[in-house]
Amino acid sequence: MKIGIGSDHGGYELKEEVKKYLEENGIEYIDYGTNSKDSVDYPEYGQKVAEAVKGGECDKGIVVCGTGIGISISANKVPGIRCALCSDTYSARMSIEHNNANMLALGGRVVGRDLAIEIVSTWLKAAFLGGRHERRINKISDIERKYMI
Ligand SMILES: O=C(CO)[C@H](O)[C@H](O)COP(=O)(O)O
Repeated sequence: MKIGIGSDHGGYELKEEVKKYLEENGIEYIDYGTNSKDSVDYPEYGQKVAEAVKGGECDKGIVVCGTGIGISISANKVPGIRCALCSDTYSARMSIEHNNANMLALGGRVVGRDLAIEIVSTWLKAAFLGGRHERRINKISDIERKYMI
């Protein structure tokens, strides 16, 4: 399992904490930046990680900006990406069990380090339940196809 990880400046510190957690747990990752707290634009990092997941370079993605909102919206513009913005462990688990999310977004200015790590850990351990949820995910793909040029 390889995780793509990225953030803007607002998520940089939390991204570094998530990287430490992944390292401590022997989980491989690729860091797509940013590499400092200098101001950058979150769509670039949401797109980079989403394209790495979409292209198969990474199995899943974790992105962080100040709120997690802008970077999740950006990632979700890439067809096939289901990026879930989570601030609690229940949503993190459900985003996999029901929505088969392939990316997780966190708000670096919203959740503290310990909660964020619990969210990441819960999200990585969860498994998609399939069944009726598969049908609904297929309907999300149908929406994407309708608007493809
Ligand atoms: O949360 C975000 C997007 O949803 C960004 O991290 C935030 O907008 C950056 O703000 P600023 O440039 O004021 O640091």
